[in-house]
Amino acid sequence: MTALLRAEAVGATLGRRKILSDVDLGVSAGELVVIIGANGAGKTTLVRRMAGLLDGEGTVFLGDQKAEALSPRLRARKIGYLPQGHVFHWPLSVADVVALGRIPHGAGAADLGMGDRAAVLAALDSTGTMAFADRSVTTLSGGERARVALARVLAGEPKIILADEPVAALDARYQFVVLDLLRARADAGCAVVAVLHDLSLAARYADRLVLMKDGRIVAEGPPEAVLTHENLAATFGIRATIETIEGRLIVTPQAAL
Ligand SMILES: Nc1ncnc2c1ncn2[C@@H]1O[C@H](COP(=O)(O)OP(=O)(O)OP(=O)(O)O)[C@@H](O)[C@H]1O
Repeated sequence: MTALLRAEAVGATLGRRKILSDVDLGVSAGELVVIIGANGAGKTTLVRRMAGLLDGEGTVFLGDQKAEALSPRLRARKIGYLPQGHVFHWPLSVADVVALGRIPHGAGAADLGMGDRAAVLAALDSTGTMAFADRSVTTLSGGERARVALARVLAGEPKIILADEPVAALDARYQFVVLDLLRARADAGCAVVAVLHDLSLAARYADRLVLMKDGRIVAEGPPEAVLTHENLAATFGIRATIETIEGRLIVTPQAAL
């Protein structure tokens, strides 16, 4: 199957440091790929390179087309990018912020068509943000804001979703809600990439895990093949218990090595 999004031998240099080297990664329709790795491993840099926000070596393909050959608007329609720790600078209402997700489809905040409105309402509903749709986004808590940022991405109805630490600010329940949502997008035919730090959640939701270290992919595959004692020691520098409880792989970090 052709990957909806594919990075071929991509690299990136930031501040004269080589941050990403020779990464190949493809994500197909229906797949939820989770990227894991220690702080500074290059996860965000890879996601930004795949989103077309960073230049560098190699090529990013959207289907069989080079991403760089597409207009920014078309790319924004295809790829929904949720940045890490998104900050809102303007006191817009939540509904207006989410409506910004329709801009790649040609909508302005004041002239949403029926399809735009339906997409905005669905995004508010699925992220549990409808209750504060009229409030200024700057008055929300960190977790509430994180869900609004995701709602804006979902409102764009992208076929490809790149979510950088989508559950970092969320309580335990909303971590499940948001990951269930991303899982459902994948099941509906989207290609989804998420960066996660919680290894048990990564194992639970990923079709495929991608483990990064020093700007490279060092392991990739089903969670049970990637989350081994050796890999956790070599990449995170931790000792952990790895067990299966109620059919799920649970990784409990025990100590720094
Ligand atoms: N603009 C920059 N200039 C120099 N170095 C940078 C720049 N941006 C990022 N880096 C470095 O690149 C490396 C990878 O950063 P990146 O944000 O991709 O890591 P990450 O795996 O997402 O980490 P984290 O888990 O902490 O979010 C880090 O060592 C970081 O300090």
